[in-house]
Amino acid sequence: MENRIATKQRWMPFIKFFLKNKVPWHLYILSYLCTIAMTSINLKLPLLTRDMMQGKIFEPGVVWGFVGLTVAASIIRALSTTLFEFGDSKFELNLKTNLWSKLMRMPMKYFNYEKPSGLVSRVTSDAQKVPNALSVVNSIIGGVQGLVGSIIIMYGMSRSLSMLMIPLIPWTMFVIWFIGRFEFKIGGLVQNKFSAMTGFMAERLGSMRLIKSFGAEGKEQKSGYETVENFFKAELYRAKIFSFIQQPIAKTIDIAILLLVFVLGAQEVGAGRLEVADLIAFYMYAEMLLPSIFALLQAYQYIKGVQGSAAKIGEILESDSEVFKREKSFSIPDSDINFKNISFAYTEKNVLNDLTFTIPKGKVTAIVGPSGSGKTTIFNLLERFYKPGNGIITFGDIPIEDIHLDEWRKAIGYVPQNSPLLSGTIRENICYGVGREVSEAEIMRAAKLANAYDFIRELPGKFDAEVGEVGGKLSGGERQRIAIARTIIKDPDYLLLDEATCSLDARAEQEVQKGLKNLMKGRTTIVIAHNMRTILDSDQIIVLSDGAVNGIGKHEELYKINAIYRQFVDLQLKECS
Ligand SMILES: Nc1ncnc2c1ncn2[C@@H]1O[C@H](COP(=O)(O)OP(=O)(O)OP(=O)(O)O)[C@@H](O)[C@H]1O
Repeated sequence: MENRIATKQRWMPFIKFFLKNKVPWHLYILSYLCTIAMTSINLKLPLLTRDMMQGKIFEPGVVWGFVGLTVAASIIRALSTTLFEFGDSKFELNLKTNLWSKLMRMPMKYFNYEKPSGLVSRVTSDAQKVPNALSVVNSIIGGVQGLVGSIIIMYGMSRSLSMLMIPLIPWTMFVIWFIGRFEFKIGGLVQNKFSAMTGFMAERLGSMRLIKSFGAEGKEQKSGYETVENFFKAELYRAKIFSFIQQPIAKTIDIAILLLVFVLGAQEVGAGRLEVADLIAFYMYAEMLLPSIFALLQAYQYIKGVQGSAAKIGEILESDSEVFKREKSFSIPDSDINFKNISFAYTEKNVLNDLTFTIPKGKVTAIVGPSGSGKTTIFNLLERFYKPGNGIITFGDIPIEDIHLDEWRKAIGYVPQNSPLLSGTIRENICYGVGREVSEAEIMRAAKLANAYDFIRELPGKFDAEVGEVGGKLSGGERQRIAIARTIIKDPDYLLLDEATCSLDARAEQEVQKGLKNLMKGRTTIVIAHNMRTILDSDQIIVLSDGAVNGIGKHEELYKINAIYRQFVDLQLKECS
């Protein structure tokens, strides 16, 4: 998808991008006005120089005019820079906050195909580059005004000399177009290599445990070198193109101007059609042409370079967010949740096939089945991360799609098996997402019920101890108990539990189980069960196989009649005994 956008050069969407977003136009427009004033002054200075050379150097109007305009140009330049830098920062701030809000509201499926490193690059690097395109408009305004102004004045000074410069116009246009095209392609290539490098590094640095436990440091070191080298090669390629193709071609314009002015200008002076002072002023204007052309060229290159960034940001800002507001409020009494003929596919192949079952209110429903049978997918549908392809999930008689999404998710607590935490303190993690003041007593109570209080008390800093990135300073069992405490504070009516497998040691599992038991009291619970105690204590067991319901019932009857269930239980008893 990135490549598709990066190889297209589209002007209309690019312009619309700025019209749709909140741009601090007043700051940019003021800076453009400053640029116009500054360029007007710069166009006046060669004429004053000519006057001085013609002997008017002691005329106060000329001298003071020259000094005054030079000082004014410097002040206006400083003012213009301040204005557009302020504008860039404000626009960048708007873009970054809009992008972040949008990303927080994107549906779950969006994150299946977008890499976090790519999204980070949109918020950081792309959102920084795009506003600069508006300050670069200063160069376009100054460039065009300088170019047109110089040509008019030059024409007034020497029509014949100016006419000789006309053939340079198509050549200049060609150079601008040619370099712009190159820059767009090379800019895209460098950007892709840069994203590949940062994406690779971010992923590997987040998987150091895996890398070290497989002794793969050497292999990753080599792969890392490759990504850095690929980026370096792309940069080198850009530098070569700039030095050996872009600059020499652009330099031809400079050389042509010099030749025309001095060779042909000398003839004009010799023939008495031009004064030396005029020729010098003419040369000063001719010398202004090149910076103006280069300013235009660089502005064009820059803008071409950021078109891809704007398209990528625009795609995020314009894609559909999750729909939160629905008419039906969730402030209705607890009900059963019904799956009616639910089928679902993440991509093409169905992962769930025609599921029909009821999750009775106030009861515990265990879901068991082989790995990949679709247990977590049922949770994903219940949390409304995805919509079913076919069938309907209802809360009582109401389709869950009709219930306000925020309220629905607030009514559901999810404790995953590998509960990730966010960097911060234990207290911050326990209170995460509650959205109200939580008293110290409440936190303490939740920690105790989650069976987490004893280990928290032992930590230096206790509730203020830092958990590390994704909770890496705590054990799996400890993380899960913090997640349980967090869910106790959330106090949801419905619980989704992904029970730990027997990978936790017996003591840790026992501690987690105690916490879970307290959490489940009085709540409708759906548990992906691994622990035999949980399975035996549940009110109904749903056996899943290949995304279909293979059996529903209680342990005794299922064990007798359901082969998949029997196999699952036997294996569970053998592995975890
Ligand atoms: N985000 C996803 N995109 C594409 N396919 C997915 C995605 N998540 C899961 N799947 C596929 O859907 C199928 C069911 O996955 P699911 O996680 O629901 O199984 P599970 O029963 O919970 O497995 P486990 O017990 O191993 O956690 C699997 O074949 C899996 O590869």
